[in-house]
Amino acid sequence: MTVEAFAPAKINLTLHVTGQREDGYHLLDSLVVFADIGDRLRLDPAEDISLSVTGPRAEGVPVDGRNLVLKAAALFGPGQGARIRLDKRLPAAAGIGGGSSDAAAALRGLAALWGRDLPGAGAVLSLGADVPVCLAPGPVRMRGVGEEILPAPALPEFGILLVNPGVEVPTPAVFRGLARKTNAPMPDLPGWGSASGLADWLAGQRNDLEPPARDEAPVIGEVLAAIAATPGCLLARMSGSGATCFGIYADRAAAERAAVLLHETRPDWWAEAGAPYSL
Ligand SMILES: C[C@](O)(CO)[C@H](O)COP(=O)(O)OP(=O)(O)OC[C@H]1O[C@@H](n2ccc(N)nc2=O)[C@H](O)[C@@H]1O
Ligand SMILES: Nc1ncnc2c1ncn2[C@@H]1O[C@H](COP(=O)(O)OP(=O)(O)OP(=O)(O)O)[C@@H](O)[C@H]1O
Repeated sequence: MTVEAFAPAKINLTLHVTGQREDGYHLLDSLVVFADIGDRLRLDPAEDISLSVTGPRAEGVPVDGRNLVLKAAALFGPGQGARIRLDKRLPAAAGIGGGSSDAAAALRGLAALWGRDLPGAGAVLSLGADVPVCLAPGPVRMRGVGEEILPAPALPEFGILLVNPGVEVPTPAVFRGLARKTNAPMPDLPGWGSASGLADWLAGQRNDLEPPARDEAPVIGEVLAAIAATPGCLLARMSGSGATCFGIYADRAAAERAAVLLHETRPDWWAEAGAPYSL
């Protein structure tokens, strides 16, 4: 039996940093969605656990115990094996939770392959602050350090463009660069009737990590300007701790046209178009 698991890109449509815990982790208030752009895992029964990584973004991704997929497998304890193949399509250290989504997909896939329950919430969070939200991909409001997952209103249809300039931005450095750790949370989420209504509302919200990420990687400003200049772009923002930025469009077709344009003007950047994804 082969189990397949999709690891979609995580997008922080908003990311408000509202405080800092004593252990240094930051408190967040974030509207999170997922895109149907992502990595793919294939899991087959085997004696031992093994991992191979292929695909267009495989270069530089660790294949040893540092890989979050193997850390996820270790949470189930010894005794069962699996041959895991990861088709890596998302850029790493990019603010779209690539490794976290892989870890969550591995947890789902291995639980299905082995007929086991998922590990407990504390163990899942120990893999990374973004792993809990990636376990059940869909639109949610994420709070705490990432462990509090609250329902979000239904989203309208919209298209998403993801653009990464090829600069890895380490998350800890971006959090360290925050000028203020305590900022206002999001207001109550209103519900949105259209893509432009959603984009207008998002325009009044923030990604508090954008200024320190731009200090680390000034090219983020260029990425945002390039996305905003594409026809039909309703909003351009950065996701997570960067450097990936996203554009919101009325539908997938408009996002795809923008991706074609960016491939022409910035062939050195990674640009993919898609639409919201829910498991
Ligand atoms: C910025 C986000 O992408 C927003 O979704 C996530 O909070 C980051 O999640 P992640 O990459 O899974 O984060 P982790 O691997 O747990 O932590 C990496 C580092 O980011 C910082 N970190 C992360 C999450 C958080 N709520 N506060 C933090 O201060 C810490 O310095 C930590 O050492
Ligand atoms: N499966 C994986 N895919 C990509 N990177 C991985 C993986 N497992 C471990 N890593 C390591 O994790 C680092 C961070 O990559 P990842 O894509 O998870 O982070 P991120 O973009 O910081 O995510 P976030 O959106 O949570 O901030 C990489 O530099 C890489 O060395």
